Amino acid sequence: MLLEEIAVNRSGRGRHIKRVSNPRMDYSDAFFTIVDIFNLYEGAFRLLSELSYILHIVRKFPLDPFFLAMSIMQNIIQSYSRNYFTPYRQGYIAFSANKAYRRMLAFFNVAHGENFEIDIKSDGSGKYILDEFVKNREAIGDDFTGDVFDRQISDVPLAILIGKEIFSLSHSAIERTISLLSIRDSNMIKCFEMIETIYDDCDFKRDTDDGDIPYLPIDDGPNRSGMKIEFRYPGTKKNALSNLSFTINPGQLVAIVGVNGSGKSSITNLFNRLYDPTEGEIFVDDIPIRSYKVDDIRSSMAILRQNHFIYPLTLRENIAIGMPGKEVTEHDFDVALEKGGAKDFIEKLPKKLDEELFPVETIHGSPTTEYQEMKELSSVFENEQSRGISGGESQRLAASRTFMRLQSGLVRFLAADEPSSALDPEGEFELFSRLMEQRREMTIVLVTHRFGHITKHADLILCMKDGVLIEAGTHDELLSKGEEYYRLHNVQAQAFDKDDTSGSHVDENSASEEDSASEESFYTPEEQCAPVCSEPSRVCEGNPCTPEYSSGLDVHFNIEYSTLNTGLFGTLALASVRSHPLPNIEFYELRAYSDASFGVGLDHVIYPTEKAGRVTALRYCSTSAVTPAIDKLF
Ligand SMILES: Nc1ncnc2c1ncn2[C@@H]1O[C@H](COP(=O)(O)OP(=O)(O)OP(=O)(O)O)[C@@H](O)[C@H]1O
Repeated sequence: MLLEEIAVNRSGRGRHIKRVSNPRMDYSDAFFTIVDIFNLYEGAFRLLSELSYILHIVRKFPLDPFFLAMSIMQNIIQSYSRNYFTPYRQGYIAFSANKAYRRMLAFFNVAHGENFEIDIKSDGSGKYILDEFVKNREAIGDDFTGDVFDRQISDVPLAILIGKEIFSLSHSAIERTISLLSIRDSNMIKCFEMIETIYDDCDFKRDTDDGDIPYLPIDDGPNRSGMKIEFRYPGTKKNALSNLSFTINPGQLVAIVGVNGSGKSSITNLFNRLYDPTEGEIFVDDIPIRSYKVDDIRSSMAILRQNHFIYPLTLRENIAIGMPGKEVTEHDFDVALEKGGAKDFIEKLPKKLDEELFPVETIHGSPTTEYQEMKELSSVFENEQSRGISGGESQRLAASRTFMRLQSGLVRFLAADEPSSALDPEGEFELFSRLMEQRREMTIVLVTHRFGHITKHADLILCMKDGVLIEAGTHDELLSKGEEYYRLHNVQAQAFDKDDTSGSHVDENSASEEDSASEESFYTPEEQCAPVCSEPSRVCEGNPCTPEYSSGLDVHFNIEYSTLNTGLFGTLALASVRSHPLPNIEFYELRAYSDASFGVGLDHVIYPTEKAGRVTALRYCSTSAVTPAIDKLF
């Protein structure tokens, strides 16, 4: 009779139902023996092929035997410490209270966060971010790494890398092969993705071709701009802007209007060379913009956008970064906060300007339930907790950063792309009034959906449709034409009018009268209150303020570890596939990245079952972990 039972397979890989006719004969044993033999052969085959590949590489590069030996030793130590070193074997929470480390991490995140790219380019804050990163890295003791491998890796990276590989192959090739198979679906894919990213970063080239004509002095007054261009976003087939031609005279106030997707923001993206036109030329003071030094051109402009992101720094620094690298006085802050409209809400925050809305998260840990009950951790959780602000407050913060920038004495051109979509009517009115006050000193371009206060005072209105400039002129001129601008204006006026008891159609001529009260009332209640999510990932989705402790170091570590070790084969393979010359810098980057994102620098470790402990784990984080990311932004 058949006996049915559930057994755990020998290698612990899972439960299997096995059917045996004789309890003494175990067919699953036979099956797993065959599997093991197969694995053995596969492991041996991998060992041979991988070894031959390594030897091939070794022959190509002269390797110092000392470093090779040291590399092998490091692997042995690493391998054993992983098994016996306490943090990897019990639940714990680790975090850093080290100011320099936290700032270093913040600037690392800023440099690598795609969200900040446009702001960094526009503000010209790349150098400041890099300098601050380096300063704080040095403050945590970068001058001595305490790790000969890190120290030498820039000189003989291949020795270390290949040493690691040789060791792991000779030490336990079959075991490694099996573990490789078991992580193939998850970690290996992540490893390759990370390696791709690293290579992409190493491949960086300056986004924008630089010119050689300086462009600085504000004494020359507001600038004259113009463009005669076609523009297509990279990787797209359709023109975002077609046959676009206009000139803005010095000191003019220009309003750009049009329906969604008509190309308004695309124009502002071209002004400071976030993109270059596909065809044609942009002129600044009658000289092609590409001839000027990019940094100078960007310094001479302030661009206030509808979407911006708050840096993981204090509010003080978030505003001061508008004038990067300059000494900022309390008076400068007062002016910026007052004009940007952020003063009142910042006053109400517990730490005022020293508040960090999105602090860097250094907390890592393995998922145990005990630590959740530990009182001493609550203040740590609280310190690293994000604090949301409203969309309107966020826009006020961005406006204050722009007004800080305007105090640099360099700005000759100001563009604002719907900077008030989340502001209340009063806030919007004040913001536009303050922006327009700058008119004497700089040329101003405002993108807006609102007809009235701005459009009526604009020297020039550009009305866009489907990427084409279909009308240009003043408010009165365009209304009297009775075409697209007239239509858009009327739609908005009617929306207001519907709520009016008269219910009558708005008279075009009366719309152009100096009746600011009715002009400023063109808001639906929804428009007045519509929040804007400036931090989609953190403010609007899910449970944004709860750091994900459960995705602790175990997972994190595995990925990083794999990148460094098992992933190195991927690196070599990828390198050969892509015909990379394998210069030192690439491997240097690999290690630097791993270190930087690994969370080294944690200076506290708390075990649920023991007292709070303190470890000194401040370690090396290479400058080049950030340099390529920043360089890409220039
Ligand atoms: N980064 C981008 N990559 C590719 N296409 C883009 C990109 N940004 C905008 N576009 C496309 O370019 C066109 C013009 O977009 P743009 O953002 O300039 O319009 P807009 O008038 O500012 O719209 P809105 O009023 O909604 O802000 C649209 O078709 C849009 O889909």
